[in-house]
Amino acid sequence: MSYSPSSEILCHSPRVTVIGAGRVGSTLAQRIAEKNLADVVLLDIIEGIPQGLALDLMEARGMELHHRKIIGTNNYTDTSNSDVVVITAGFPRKPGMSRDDLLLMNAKIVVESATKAIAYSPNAIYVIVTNPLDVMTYLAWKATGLPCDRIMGMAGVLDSARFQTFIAMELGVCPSDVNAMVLGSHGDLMVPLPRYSTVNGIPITELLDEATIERLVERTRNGGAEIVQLMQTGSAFFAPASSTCVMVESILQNQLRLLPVAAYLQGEYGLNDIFTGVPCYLGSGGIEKVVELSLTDEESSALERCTQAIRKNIEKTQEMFAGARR
Ligand SMILES: NC(=O)C1=CN([C@@H]2O[C@H](COP(=O)(O)OP(=O)(O)OC[C@H]3O[C@@H](n4cnc5c(N)ncnc54)[C@H](O)[C@@H]3O)[C@@H](O)[C@H]2O)C=CC1
Ligand SMILES: O=C([O-])CC(=O)C(=O)O
Repeated sequence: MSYSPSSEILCHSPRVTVIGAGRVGSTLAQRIAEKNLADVVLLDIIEGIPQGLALDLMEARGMELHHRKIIGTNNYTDTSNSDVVVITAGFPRKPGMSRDDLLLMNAKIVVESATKAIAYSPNAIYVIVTNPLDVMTYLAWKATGLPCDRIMGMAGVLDSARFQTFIAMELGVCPSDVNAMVLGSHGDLMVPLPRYSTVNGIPITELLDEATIERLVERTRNGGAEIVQLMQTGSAFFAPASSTCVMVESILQNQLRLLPVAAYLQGEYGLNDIFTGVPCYLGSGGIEKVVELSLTDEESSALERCTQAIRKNIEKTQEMFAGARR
């Protein structure tokens, strides 16, 4: 079953498929359409949900002043020839759970979604959102056989946005004047970098004392869990959808924004055969370049600790690689 508008002005429009029409997926579809970036295909396994959400979003077009089509479907044929595919399908955590507790249940969903999507959109750029993020991105890469510059994970943009928010709240300044940088895995071991976080070019280390910075770093590391604990019914989705939309926009419009994303590393930062958060230029080819920041020994060790934890989780999913394309 699919809802597809029949009388539309014919014009070429980029197409983004969002797999998983839950809280993150549907909010992302809304952001993409209302920013007038692309047509959106919203896919879910539950019948009726993506169709209903798509129709609801279509009915807002006259008021939101955009002309993008939103199609809701349960069928991968409707996702054909997408420019970007975003995978948000999977379980969110509940209070008391870590993202890693989602590993085995979401691995199956992500591998299945990625395998089906690549058959219809072999030339797309893929952005993975499902948790635990760094492992899911690795599994999707394995399942699709994509070149590593065309697949990445979203987490660093969100973690950096949280750090940005807490810095701005502490200093009482405008968040858009704050640039924050968080590297590494999307979990407790993430590596916020105060030395590379600034207010209009001034490092926060010049503006805040060490104890305050450490408090903001800890709140950032705990940013997802803080919201899970408050909501009790699922995890954050407004800022995650905005963060994914920023990446999709940079890709579709070849903006070459420098953003922290989970990228495949081949020797950068001394790391190999792993996806984790590093600064990258995002453009129409996907990851156009991984940028290597100079890190202190302490920062490098923290990044290395992230990758050790990611590798352990990848090992736990090894049997799923049987029959994978790579
Ligand atoms: N990387 C990041 O920074 C973030 C990651 N997340 C993760 O994103 C995922 C989605 O979160 P929410 O949207 O809040 O969850 P949700 O429960 O609202 O939505 C998930 C959707 O996936 C669908 N789904 C399940 N299996 C599927 C399949 N095989 N094919 C297609 N659709 C399928 C479900 O029917 C549901 O509609 C979770 O794993 C969550 O942890 C959430 C926020 C930030
Ligand atoms: O906390 C979660 O489970 C969802 C997520 O990744 C985030 O909001 O950072």
